[in-house]
Amino acid sequence: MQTLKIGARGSPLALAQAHETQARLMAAHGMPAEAFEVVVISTSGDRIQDRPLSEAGGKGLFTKEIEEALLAGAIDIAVHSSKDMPTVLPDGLELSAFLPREDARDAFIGKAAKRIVDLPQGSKVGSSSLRRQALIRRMRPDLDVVMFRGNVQTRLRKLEEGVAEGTILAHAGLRRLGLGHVVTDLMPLDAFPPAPGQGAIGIETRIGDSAVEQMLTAIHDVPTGQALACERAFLAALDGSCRTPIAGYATIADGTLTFAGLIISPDGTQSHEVKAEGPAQDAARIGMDAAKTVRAKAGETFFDGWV
Ligand SMILES: NCc1[nH]cc(CCC(=O)O)c1CC(=O)O
Repeated sequence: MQTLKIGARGSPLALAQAHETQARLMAAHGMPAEAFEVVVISTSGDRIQDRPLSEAGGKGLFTKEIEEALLAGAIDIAVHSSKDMPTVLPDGLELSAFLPREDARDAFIGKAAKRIVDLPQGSKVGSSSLRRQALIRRMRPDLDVVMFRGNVQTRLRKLEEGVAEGTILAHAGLRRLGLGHVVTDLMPLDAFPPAPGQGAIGIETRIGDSAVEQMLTAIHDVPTGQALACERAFLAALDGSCRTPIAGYATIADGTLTFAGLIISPDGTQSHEVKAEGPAQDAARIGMDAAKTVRAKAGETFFDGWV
């Protein structure tokens, strides 16, 4: 039998996600480790370290080279952090499975205090995510938000070096790296809503590759897929670019989907929230409607103002 080639970036988090996917496929199908090969693909997002990704070209930077490998047949599936996936995929590709979601919350790692609310006036907090920067400013306008780029380990090292008094990272990523113990506080979902897709591993495939699709059915998590359909529809309808901070989080219980979305100005002074609920099968429609609602609340000038 030919090996199934699993493509992923080379960062420790991307590799952990590729290996989690491999382990789930092995367990679901009783296959040996040798039936898989993890293929590491370097992306422009990994190479650009000197400027914010929003300036360098945004989300697609972490996916372009991997998608090219998938289309060329060099890999059979691509494992991604759903949060990093653009809402529009290249022709011929689709996100066909999602693994059970990790904790979607952001985590605070504090040096001067365990909680962001207890940091001394004017403390430096490192983040390069526009959403996190805006939410930090909304919560604590006095704090000095400083750029923090690089992978999770690099950011933690910067914290140790004293570049900032605290930073915010996805709890999911830290847990998948076995670094859950560095977290000093978890950010509440209402005051600090996560990015659409945060905490969910998404698997991209070639449309019509039925053998691969069939294999993935066994590891696909239906509620995570529904939550992601809603969050990604919300993001897509708002033209979610890196320049307009957007948060959105859906949960499923007993077939009912509950969604909360937020758009916020980069300086954190203006934000608009939306809450929605409905049958989980209507996930994408709920997300799209929520986007219309929040767009109407904010007014079109809100979107023009910050770009
Ligand atoms: N943009 C980097 C990125 N993409 C996904 C995650 C975390 C894992 C996840 O959300 O699934 C991270 C790091 C972070 O935000 O702390």
